[in-house]
Amino acid sequence: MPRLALSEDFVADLVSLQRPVQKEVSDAIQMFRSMTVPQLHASKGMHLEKLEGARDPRIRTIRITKLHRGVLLAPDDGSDLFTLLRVAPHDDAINWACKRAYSVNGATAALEVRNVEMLEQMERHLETKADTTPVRLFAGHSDTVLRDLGIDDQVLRLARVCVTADDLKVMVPPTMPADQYEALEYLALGYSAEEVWDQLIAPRGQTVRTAQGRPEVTLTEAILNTPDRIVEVTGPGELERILTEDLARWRVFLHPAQRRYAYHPGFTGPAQVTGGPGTGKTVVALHRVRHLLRSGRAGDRILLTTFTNAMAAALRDSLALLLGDTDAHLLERVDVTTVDSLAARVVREARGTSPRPLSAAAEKSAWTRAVGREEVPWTERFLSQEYRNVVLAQGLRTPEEYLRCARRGRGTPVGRVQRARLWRVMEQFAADLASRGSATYTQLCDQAARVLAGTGPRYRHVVVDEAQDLHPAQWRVLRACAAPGADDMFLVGDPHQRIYDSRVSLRSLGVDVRGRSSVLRLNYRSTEEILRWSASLLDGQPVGRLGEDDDEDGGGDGGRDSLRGYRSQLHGRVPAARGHANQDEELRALVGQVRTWIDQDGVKPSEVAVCARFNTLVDAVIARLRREGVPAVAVKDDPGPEVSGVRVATMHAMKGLEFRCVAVVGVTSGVLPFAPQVTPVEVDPVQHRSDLLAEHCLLFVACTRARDALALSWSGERSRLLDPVAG
Ligand SMILES: Nc1ncnc2c1ncn2[C@@H]1O[C@H](COP(=O)(O)OP(=O)(O)OP(=O)(O)O)[C@@H](O)[C@H]1O
Repeated sequence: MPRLALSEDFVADLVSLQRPVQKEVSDAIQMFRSMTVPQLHASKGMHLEKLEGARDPRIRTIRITKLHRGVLLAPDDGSDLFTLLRVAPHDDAINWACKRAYSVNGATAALEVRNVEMLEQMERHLETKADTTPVRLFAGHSDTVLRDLGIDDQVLRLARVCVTADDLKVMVPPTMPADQYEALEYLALGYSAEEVWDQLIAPRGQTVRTAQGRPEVTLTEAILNTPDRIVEVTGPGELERILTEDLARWRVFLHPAQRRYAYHPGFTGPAQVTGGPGTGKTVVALHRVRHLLRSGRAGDRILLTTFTNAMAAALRDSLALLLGDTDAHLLERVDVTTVDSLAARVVREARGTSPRPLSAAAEKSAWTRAVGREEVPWTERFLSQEYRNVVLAQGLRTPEEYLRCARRGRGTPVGRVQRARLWRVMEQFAADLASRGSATYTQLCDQAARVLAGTGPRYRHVVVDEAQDLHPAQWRVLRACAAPGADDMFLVGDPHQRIYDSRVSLRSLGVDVRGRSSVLRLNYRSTEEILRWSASLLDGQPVGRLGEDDDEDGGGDGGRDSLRGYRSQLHGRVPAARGHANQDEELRALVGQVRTWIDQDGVKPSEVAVCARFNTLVDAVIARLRREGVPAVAVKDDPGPEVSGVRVATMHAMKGLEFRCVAVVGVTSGVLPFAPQVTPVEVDPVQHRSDLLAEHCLLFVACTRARDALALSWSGERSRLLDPVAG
């Protein structure tokens, strides 16, 4: 019987087909697998056909339905591993197949496809264009260097006539072979050949640095070397799973940069993956958990944490999906929860009871009570920040510790006398809460970290999603959960999405990822148009690196992170941003936009989201949509996937989610940035900067939830956060 592999394009085609057609594809595949190779070649039903004029002599088509053809790569070296490349209507399939050629990358030893015809046209076009200028994009790299990185003859000729990075961009895969394109893309971004080798090629298992002297790779080996784009169907169950469940491609096809960290055989200490929105960080965290479960010992427990309960529930579901039936039993070794819930559990277990967590409003009243007892010149907000960002952040226990401490991240100096007064007020605040049996979440974490320091670690591995928003007290809980050592902690996060106020130096908290950190740059979620537009909202903003806020080697303020190399291979419409005279008009336009997405573009209502800065506007949006006959539900009510209706949420609640279409409403001056949320510069300039940055990041988070379409609106005066994108 022939062996069968499916390419990523084939799977994408399949998922987009109607159910009955999918069933026919499934039947055709079963038939294919039930035959011997000679039977296959002879079968009239399959109609395995060589194509006249095909660029790759191994490409065949097979009949799948009356209308659909499968495109197949048939081995010509006597081996038996066939690869299904596409399934498409007859003419499209033939047209696609004739222009493609498959080859083995000299460096990664993986199978790559190219559009030969298009590349030939590009070569002629770029040659003519380059004639007029002596500048060449890759002039700094010799042919030998490029060949060592896997560049073959045709791609080398193209590379030599590229003048700008845009010349390269028009040949984005699948026009150009994927691994070769990526190597060139990195070089074009200014990475050295050495870095390309380290980041892209060595992790794929290549040990021979020069093109000469590398062993020949067979077609079957190349197919198996390409797990990021091709999956072998190993059993009937596997095929059924791919065909009957809506295959989520992230479960099967990881980018090499994702796979390298997710399936790393073993880090000697904490490891970290960062990257812009939609680069698949959560996907990496999930695969890492799978790897640790599969490779670990029976008793090893894993903690997988994220920021909100809703995200924890989604992570649990995704992990179950990834593990499938075969590994379902491993799930019992994983706790998926938020750090706050874990902290509450730790405290409850240690003391028999745990304090009631305090809402933001109740916390504010508690500060008002504390301030009321002693006449002090500070606002509730200042006190609450001082307590959270200095006392709880550093885990200070005594007035002496507070007197001595460096108040990192605070911009207003306070002398010894003032500190003594501040401590008294903060002590009163804590005592008041304790007497009422309540505590802030940060206090709870502080208490849990102390408990854990006494009881010892509970997990073998800790995997953290959304790491950018955790407070030092939460990090202390996590650090105490796993004993320092190999594979103890694995963090994923994006400092550009930091929307809560926490300054963190991970190194000082015992989480040192130096030498074990990696950046993802390919966005899988949004179109390039949405991504560019959203990224420019953060132009010039001082975004620090994850967990390096107070590290000395960045000039005392950590280093800067950047979205360098951040890109998408998807394309669509440029986001729309429109102003309206008042809220009523804005909501009317919103209803029109949502209707267009649903009625004209055929998007399911549950794939459309509307978000706003505050709940009042969220409620108004829901009421308006419903009044106009558009079903709408609040994300905070946690509607399951079976519930239809447009999702409406605050911007904060959009964290970690994604939708095909997103409307961001109320991007109005006075709302964004929201003045009460931003500490006045004269009160504390450092806090002012970080509060303001959080407002920019919040808008960025909201916009980057959109996959295909993004629309922003405001009523009255436009928010100045839109200045970088609005004309
Ligand atoms: N290798 C992959 N192949 C196909 N799709 C992928 C891959 N990796 C991630 N995705 C998809 O890209 C989208 C974003 O992935 P994910 O949520 O993991 O990104 P993220 O970096 O955690 O995003 P954010 O930081 O914005 O929350 C998801 O729809 C996911 O399924």
